[in-house]
Amino acid sequence: MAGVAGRLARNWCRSAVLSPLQVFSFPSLQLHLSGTAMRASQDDFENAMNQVKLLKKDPGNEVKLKLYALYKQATEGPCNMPKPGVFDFINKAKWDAWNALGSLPKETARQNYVDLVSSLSSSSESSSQGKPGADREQQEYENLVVTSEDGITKIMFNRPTRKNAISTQMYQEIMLALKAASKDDSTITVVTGNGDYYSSGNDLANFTDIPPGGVEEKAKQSAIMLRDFVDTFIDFPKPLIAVVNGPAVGISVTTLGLFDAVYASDKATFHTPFSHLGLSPEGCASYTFPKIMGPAKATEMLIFGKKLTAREACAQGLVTEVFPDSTFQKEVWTRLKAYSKLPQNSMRISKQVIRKIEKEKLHAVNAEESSVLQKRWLSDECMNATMNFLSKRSKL
Ligand SMILES: CCCCC/C=C/C(=O)SCCNC(=O)CCNC(=O)[C@H](O)C(C)(C)COP(=O)(O)OP(=O)(O)OC[C@H]1O[C@@H](n2cnc3c(N)ncnc32)[C@H](O)[C@@H]1OP(=O)(O)O
Repeated sequence: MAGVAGRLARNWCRSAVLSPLQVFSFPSLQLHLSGTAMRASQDDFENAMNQVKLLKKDPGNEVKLKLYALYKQATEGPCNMPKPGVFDFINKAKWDAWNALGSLPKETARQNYVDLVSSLSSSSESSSQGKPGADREQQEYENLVVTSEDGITKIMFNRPTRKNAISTQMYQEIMLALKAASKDDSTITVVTGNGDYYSSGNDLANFTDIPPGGVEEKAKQSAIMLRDFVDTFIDFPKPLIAVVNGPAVGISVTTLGLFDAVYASDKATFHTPFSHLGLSPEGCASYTFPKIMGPAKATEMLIFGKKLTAREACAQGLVTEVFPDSTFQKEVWTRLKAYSKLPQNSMRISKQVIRKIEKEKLHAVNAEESSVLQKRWLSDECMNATMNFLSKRSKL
């Protein structure tokens, strides 16, 4: 039945314009019940048909079949259609459901239909308010897995075979996911990586996709995207926590200065090889890193490209706490679940108070860094470094 149910769902939804819920709309079928005694029941029935279209949650194929059968029974009476062939799975499933109602009176079928829709509407309402503890996967992304559970929205980079390098599309998806998380009912938001890397930073292949306006236009578009991307972190209103599961490179390191807490596995490293790539700092690191670790340590990272271990990054204040990799996930998530139960408004307001005075400065730094990078991307130093990586002549 599972196979038939799957095909049934696909078949009913295949006509692209129909969402799984719209399969219940039967606009072409009119009711021909008459007489004042039946009036109220007919109204209820019509209301129920409209309600079905508004259900927020797909009720599943079994319920869809039941609704179909009750609808047919209520409008046409007992099933008198010839039985479909054994390989006509979908129509046979529908026929079986209708036929199983036998000689159920039309009025009873109508009432049962109304009752069933009413029970679906109330359960759909309560589930849309979010079941505590339920892991609800949200909007589909190509390069992210976003879930909400226990008051925590988790945004996970999901390009493990590219070490979670951030492609142009992925920048857009991260911005969308953060904007959605800023408005959802979770109390905290977590960013992490799937696989052995947190992220290897900007996908160096981004620079090979040159628009008709040429490399200058590409640099301009990239600077706009970078600025928007970093602004999204600066403006994020709730506690934002990085769970750094492995090495982090480039922009995935610099943006950590805009998070409210950074938990790292002892396998994580922190590397900003901007000079090696002919680049300059972004993600507001030119401002946040000297503030966090002092100008001399920031210089070692941002200008000389010194790679820090997780413990070094913790000693310098970039990382909040380091955990052994073997217990990292368990320990961090236990702690985050406890934090997520703290009063939501209080946490938001505290973040606002802590960050407010810096916001304007951070936006100005972001604008400046993006504009400097726009020129750097056009430099020979940067173009050569990128080409060397892409032609496999260099690695960090
Ligand atoms: C538009 C806004 C821009 C904002 C400015 C941002 C700046 C930055 O983020 S600068 C930092 C850029 N990142 C890098 O320079 C890292 C480049 N990658 C590497 O050096 C290495 O891949 C590594 C050290 C991260 C990992 O080395 P290894 O463990 O040996 O793994 P592989 O090199 O075999 O990686 C597997 C696969 O993934 C590809 N890949 C990894 N990182 C990137 C990347 N950042 N960009 C593009 N591609 C990446 C790598 O090439 C491998 O591909 P295949 O050889 O095709 O399997």
